[in-house]
Amino acid sequence: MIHFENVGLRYGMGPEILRDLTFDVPDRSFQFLTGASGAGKTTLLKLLFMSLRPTRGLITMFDRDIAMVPSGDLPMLRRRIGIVFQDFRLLDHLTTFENVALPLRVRGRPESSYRRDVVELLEWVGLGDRVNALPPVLSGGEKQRAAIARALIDRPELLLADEPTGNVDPPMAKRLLSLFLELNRLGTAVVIATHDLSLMDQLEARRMILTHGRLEIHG
Ligand SMILES: Nc1ncnc2c1ncn2[C@@H]1O[C@H](COP(=O)(O)OP(=O)(O)OP(=O)(O)O)[C@@H](O)[C@H]1O
Repeated sequence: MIHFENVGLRYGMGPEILRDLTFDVPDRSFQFLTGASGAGKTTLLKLLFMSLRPTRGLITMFDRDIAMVPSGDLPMLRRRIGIVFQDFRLLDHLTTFENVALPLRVRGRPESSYRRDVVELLEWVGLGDRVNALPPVLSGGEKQRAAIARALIDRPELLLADEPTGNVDPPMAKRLLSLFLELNRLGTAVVIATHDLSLMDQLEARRMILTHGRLEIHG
């Protein structure tokens, strides 16, 4: 599904943040992406979301060499990806329900066809009573769960999540992890960036470890 070959990334004239990254993210796989703060996890997720271009190397996403993809085609490819940003990126003028339903609305689906699914997912992530709230009145943990629900609702082929349990307590983190696993069981490849060891210790999954810009893979 995804292939990186000798990929390097630097911001402007700065040092190379990621170096010689060669790896695959297979279809339907589940992996954690970890490494110290500043190691480059978010940067790697941005490469995977095609919001950054590598400074060298080859990236293939969904069988397309992304260097050859015109920028006008990127939104269409990105629709195959669900992403949870570290800063959530909810739209403040839309309710929690409307934020989560957005990927479905963009596809032109009528609300009657997804209303129940959205409400059920919101209930599952503990936001059953926040359906009509606007993001500015949500807590950090509530925003995070809304962002997760939005990333999952359309059952993407690939899910990218940046510290998705950073703002919730351990029981909720466990619940969210089980949600990611369920999505994976249904066929989504999942990449979770985290430095939460207790989260990673909850299951035997592939670990992609970034150290000084280089990647090591275990499992
Ligand atoms: N837009 C940018 N311009 C210049 N340097 C950047 C930019 N974004 C990130 N960096 C630098 O790239 C390095 C990797 O940052 P990145 O955010 O990818 O790390 P991270 O592993 O996600 O960190 P954290 O766990 O703290 O979120 C850091 O040294 C950071 O300062």
